[in-house]
Amino acid sequence: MTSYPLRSIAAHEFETWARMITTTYGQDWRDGALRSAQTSIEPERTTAAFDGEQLVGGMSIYGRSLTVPGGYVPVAGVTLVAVLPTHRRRGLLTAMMRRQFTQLHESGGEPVAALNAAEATIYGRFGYGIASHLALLEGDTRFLTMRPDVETGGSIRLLDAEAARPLLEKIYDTACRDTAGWVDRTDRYWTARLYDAEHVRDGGTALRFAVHTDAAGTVGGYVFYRSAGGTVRVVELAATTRGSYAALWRYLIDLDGHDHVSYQGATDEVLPHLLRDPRAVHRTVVDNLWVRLVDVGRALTARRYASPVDVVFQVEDEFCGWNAGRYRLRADGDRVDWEPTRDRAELRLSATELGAAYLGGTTLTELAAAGLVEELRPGAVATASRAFRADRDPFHPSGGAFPAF
Ligand SMILES: CC(=O)SCCNC(=O)CCNC(=O)[C@H](O)C(C)(C)COP(=O)(O)OP(=O)(O)OC[C@H]1O[C@@H](n2cnc3c(N)ncnc32)[C@H](O)[C@@H]1OP(=O)(O)O
Repeated sequence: MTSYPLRSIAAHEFETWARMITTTYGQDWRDGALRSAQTSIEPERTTAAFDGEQLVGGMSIYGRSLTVPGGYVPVAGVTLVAVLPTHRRRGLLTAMMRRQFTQLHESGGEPVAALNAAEATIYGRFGYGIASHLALLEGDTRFLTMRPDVETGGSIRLLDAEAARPLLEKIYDTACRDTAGWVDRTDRYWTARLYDAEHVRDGGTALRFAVHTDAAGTVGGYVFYRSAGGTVRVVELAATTRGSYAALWRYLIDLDGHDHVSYQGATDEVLPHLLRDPRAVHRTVVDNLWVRLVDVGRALTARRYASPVDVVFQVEDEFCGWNAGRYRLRADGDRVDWEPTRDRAELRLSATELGAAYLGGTTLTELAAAGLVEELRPGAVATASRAFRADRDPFHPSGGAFPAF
């Protein structure tokens, strides 16, 4: 226990709270960005730590809906985690985490929490596992030639932000339904996502918005990007049809005056398959969404499984003790049960591994190979791992923009 009282902030404390965060992040949070964040933060969903009158630590939640294999789950998107450098390593983050999880659990709030981690060493101890990865794609556009049979018909329009936004929102909402790791977006989130003051451009131009319409008149995809010294920096690309995806990439590759393109996409991004030389796209893979199953049972029954499964799990959870115990996961089609059992355990793991496997990207097989999942019945890892897997790799488009959630 820390001796620093914790509570949520009141709306009038926002600026003090925001200045504490930017001081901690080593940033100069100018007034424009501060205002942009203010529209999206929900004060009652913050946790702040105080040393006397001084606000010394904080974190916040955005309530969203997360796409998971076969459905959606309410997710607490955790962001803006900070403890002032004068108060670090005194257990403040640990205490804030504990309060956040306990409140979610006791109030019947979101069963899943997720975040983008500033460092990969912080969140594992709190039961967060790496549930998706991001591929940093980069290529010299002179070598990114599309296969001759790739169809890229239709037309592309350049729009300003205001005209583009309703189209972006519509396409995003459709694309979001199909991709595990995507979250629904509120009006306020879009405002923050498209915030484009000069100091957030990192040496690039203002955002450009391109929208694709196919021959039948259907708007099927968008990209927004910046130009920076001959590189097209794609901030976000979403498409609901194969044709729109390919047409937008052809547009980006062919942009005059540019010789490089960069993009943060999925680890199974389709682009390399469209090229004559798939090796022309260089990929660096980094961790993306960290997932914490706050209420394991509610979380696991919110998704669907790729194959029938009937396995007894011995779950350990030091940080959220209510999840610990022996449970049988039985799933077949739309029927999913997670029930306590006295039967012999077949797999032993912690909630961290269940969080990592939750979106169907990280496999239980790879976690078992790393010694993080213990097989107590031969074949149990393979059965459970197959069932947890998703068709496509999960991925969360955050593009480094503020806020990530
Ligand atoms: C989702 C996001 O917002 S990501 C952004 C995270 N924020 C930042 O990186 C901003 C700069 N850093 C900070 O604000 C703080 O150092 C925090 C929030 C990362 C950690 O806060 P603290 O109050 O110092 O953490 P706390 O004292 O509870 O530490 C708990 C444990 O985590 C460890 N830990 C904390 N931060 C780190 C880190 N960056 N790297 C490695 N270990 C860490 C501590 O050593 C401690 O370990 P122990 O229990 O074995 O002693």
